[in-house]
Amino acid sequence: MIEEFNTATTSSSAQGDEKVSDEDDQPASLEREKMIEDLNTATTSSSAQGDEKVSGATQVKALLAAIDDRSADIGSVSLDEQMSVRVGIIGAPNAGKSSLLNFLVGTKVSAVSRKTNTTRNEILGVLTENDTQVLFYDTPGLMMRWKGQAVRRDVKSRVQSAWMVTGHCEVLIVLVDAHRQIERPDQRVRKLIEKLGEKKDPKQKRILCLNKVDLIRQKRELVPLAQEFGSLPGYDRVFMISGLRGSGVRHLKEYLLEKAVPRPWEEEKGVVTDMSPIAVAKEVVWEHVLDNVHQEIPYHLHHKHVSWKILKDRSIRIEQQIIVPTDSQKKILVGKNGGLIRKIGMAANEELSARFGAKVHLILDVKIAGSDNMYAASENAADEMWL
Ligand SMILES: Nc1nc2c(ncn2[C@@H]2O[C@H](COP(=O)(O)OP(=O)(O)OP(=O)(O)O)[C@@H](O)[C@H]2O)c(=O)[nH]1
Repeated sequence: MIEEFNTATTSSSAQGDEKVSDEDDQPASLEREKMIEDLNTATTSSSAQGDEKVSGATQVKALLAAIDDRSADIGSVSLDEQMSVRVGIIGAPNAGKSSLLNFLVGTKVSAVSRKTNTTRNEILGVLTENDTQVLFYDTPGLMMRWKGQAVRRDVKSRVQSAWMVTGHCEVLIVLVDAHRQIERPDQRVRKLIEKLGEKKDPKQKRILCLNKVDLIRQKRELVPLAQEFGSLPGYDRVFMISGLRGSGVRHLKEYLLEKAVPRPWEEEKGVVTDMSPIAVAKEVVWEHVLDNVHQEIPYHLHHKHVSWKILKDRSIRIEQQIIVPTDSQKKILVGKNGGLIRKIGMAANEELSARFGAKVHLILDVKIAGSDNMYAASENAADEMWL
């Protein structure tokens, strides 16, 4: 039924403040040492600048391959044959935006969790197929606000920046958790969909994706929702998909590829994100924190990159800090005998090693906010992003 609908519709090792590391430097030739030194400088500086694009895990693999003198075969398409399309993914918190992005790109780029507001900034995921490159921008969750509701300045600026990114896209995917909307219809979500259908740029296509259809047992339950949302003005197409399991995504992908225009690619073939390796490392750790720390606590944490270094044996030493406002929150995060933070660190370490294709020494340092560590606790606040 989904198939028919989609084709038919045309419209670490940290223990509190103690740091533990198992670095294992090995002797290396002077030339090799110099190369590693250069790579560390390049990695750190390009990530810090932000305007110079690096490509996270792919970048690290390329750097490590360079040390070993292995070159990656990335193939090429001549400039005048290259096509591309920019696609924004937008919707309410927990609609499944990051899961869809990861499925489309074919690898995990954006953090996914059951908690709302997992995505804190726009994240680029790149899919390159034959001569076409699709640039997907995952955005933080949006929600309509009640009349007269005040919006904090940091939330406002994140919403503005999400709008700015999606404003440059040829296609905007508006994602709805269809399962939730059937179980517990939320007028604010409907209003959000209406609002997002209002086009500012007539050239931009907006499409509606009813997501999480795998959770709906009786597929006919989808029909009223598809009719209700499908009749909203502003949308070029409606798709029914499961961004997590992939059903219906093939048709969505075909639609997106058709929208590509002749334009040189923005990323090399093989690159899946412009996130720096440092940002990837933060994203991975943050996801494991969200998976393991419950209730409101994650929203009061401040998560900081401290250092990054490729060692002589090609392993990577990554140090991050998690700053908590109170001693009791620190106790929860660290867990009994450091058990919880160790569990988070080990899971994140394993994932980072797999993604970077290298041994990783992750050091997570948990600190209580002091005068030298003052931060806005609101940075990761649980508030939704209000339109
Ligand atoms: N069953 C099912 N679950 C899904 C699907 N897509 C996402 N999820 C789950 O929904 C939850 C939220 O998914 P995310 O991809 O993090 O959602 P998001 O919209 O990026 O969330 P925010 O960053 O909070 O805005 C996770 O537990 C996912 O596993 C889907 O198609 N089917």
